Amino acid sequence: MRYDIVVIGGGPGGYDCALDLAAGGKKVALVEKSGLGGTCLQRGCVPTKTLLHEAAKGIKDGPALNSRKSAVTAQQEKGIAGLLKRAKVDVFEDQARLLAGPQVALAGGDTLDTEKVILAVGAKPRRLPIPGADLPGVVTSDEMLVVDDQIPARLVIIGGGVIGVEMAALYQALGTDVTVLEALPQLLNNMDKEIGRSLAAQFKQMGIKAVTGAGVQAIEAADGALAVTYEAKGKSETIPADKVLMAAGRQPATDDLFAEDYQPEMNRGFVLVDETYATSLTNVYAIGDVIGGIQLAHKATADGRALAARLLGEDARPVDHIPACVYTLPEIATVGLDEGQAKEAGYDPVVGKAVMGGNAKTVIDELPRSFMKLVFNKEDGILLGAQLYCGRASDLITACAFALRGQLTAKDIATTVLPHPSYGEAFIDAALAALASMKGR
Ligand SMILES: Cc1cc2nc3c(=O)[nH]c(=O)nc-3n(C[C@H](O)[C@H](O)[C@H](O)COP(=O)(O)OP(=O)(O)OC[C@H]3O[C@@H](n4cnc5c(N)ncnc54)[C@H](O)[C@@H]3O)c2cc1C
Ligand SMILES: NC(=O)c1ccc[n+]([C@@H]2O[C@H](COP(=O)([O-])OP(=O)(O)OC[C@H]3O[C@@H](n4cnc5c(N)ncnc54)[C@H](O)[C@@H]3O)[C@@H](O)[C@H]2O)c1
Repeated sequence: MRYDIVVIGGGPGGYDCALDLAAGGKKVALVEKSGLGGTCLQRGCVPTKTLLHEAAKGIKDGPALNSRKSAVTAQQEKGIAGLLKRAKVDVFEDQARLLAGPQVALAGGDTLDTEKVILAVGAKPRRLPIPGADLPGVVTSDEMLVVDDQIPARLVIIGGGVIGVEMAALYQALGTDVTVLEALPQLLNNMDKEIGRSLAAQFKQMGIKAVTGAGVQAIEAADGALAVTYEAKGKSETIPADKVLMAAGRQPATDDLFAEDYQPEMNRGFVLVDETYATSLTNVYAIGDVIGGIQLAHKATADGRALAARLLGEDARPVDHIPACVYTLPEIATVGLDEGQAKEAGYDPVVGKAVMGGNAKTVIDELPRSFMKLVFNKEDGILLGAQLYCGRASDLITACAFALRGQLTAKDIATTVLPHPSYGEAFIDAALAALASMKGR
């Protein structure tokens, strides 16, 4: 059998791309070595959010948590397998290697003959090269998403990025004493600074200790547990832990993927692509986490769909305005530019902020301090971005993504009728605040 296209990797990038290509009449094979749905479904988005949901209900029983998580994953995986089957995509549960041609060798022995190959192999946790990183009990998010029968009493998390803060929230809810050590000056350092500060204050109230500007020096085995030494503000501290979670970023999953004499150009293992997702190898493309940049499931999906459209000879929209969400309480969600980014991009930004202490839904739901910020371009009043720190932020950001795409202005948003009581009403307050400061200038 000769395929038009072989997709390596069955995560959100790979399977959505395969489905669109098959719907467009291509003969497609997909090779996946460890579970359809990829990191997102097996070891990422879905398990994390399932455990957060269960923990919020007060469930603290390891086996019960794991069993609910497995049930959700299995249900979703079955759905993906069904979609691929109906689309007549041939799925190989195997490890693939790219050979010159291109061709795709399976670890099981077969070689798939194909015209084009799409690399959608994703990323894997990065282990920091610090002394003690290999000790038992020093784990990554992969292991941390399997809740132990005996939930750890003390957890130290290295890295206060998205994985670090979601895991901190999860294990705090399970009753663990959590410390987050972040090297940079703020939690979620690449987001709007007020979000990081607000989350740190919220963590403090919840009893989660977050140390920023912390340089982790070593992990040692001590008294049947672990001890983590770090330096912050010129002082060295050592804290005990039953588990240490490395959450300091992810690296491309390209080990053993390429034949020695047939590799695309890469940067630190991330496969380099042009604006059409083409690699430096003829007829080899790459999408999703393995190409670096934003590592999110919906961005991988958007890459996959855009590439499929191009390969089918259709128009593909640029993949832009990518929302990012963090599932803490309250939730965090951003899309487009924040004030600093807008200035850097050459705009004259006006920020409309709504503090939601008076928002009825926020009060009814007993949520902690919440706010939303909308960033507009002063010249034409068009929305440039949104930063939400409030209830249901991960759903509300959808409205902002549409507004960005539709180039809505502050006036459009301020004069839209929105339901009461709802978190979304605060969009009107934020837009009115922006209009007032535009007039005041
Ligand atoms: C703990 C955690 C939580 C996350 N939460 C979110 C979230 O809430 N929202 C969000 O948008 N993103 C989240 N992410 C990120 C998200 O999971 C990734 O951005 C997304 O899965 C990337 O999709 P992908 O298709 O590029 O790669 P992946 O999903 O990583 O899929 C790649 C697949 O390729 C397979 N593969 C690799 N090499 C080979 C090979 N040689 N042969 C065969 N198969 C191979 C792998 O087994 C894997 O299944 C989270 C990640 C983690 C780790
Ligand atoms: N809700 C979501 O959408 C979600 C959830 C989890 C993961 N993800 C994705 O997974 C990817 C990986 O997540 P992540 O949190 O591992 O990466 P990240 O890049 O978001 O955060 C890693 C953090 O570790 C810190 N760090 C690095 N080295 C350190 C050191 N030596 N000591 C202390 N801190 C150190 C970094 O400064 C950074 O803040 C992210 O890009 C994210 O897009 C998304």
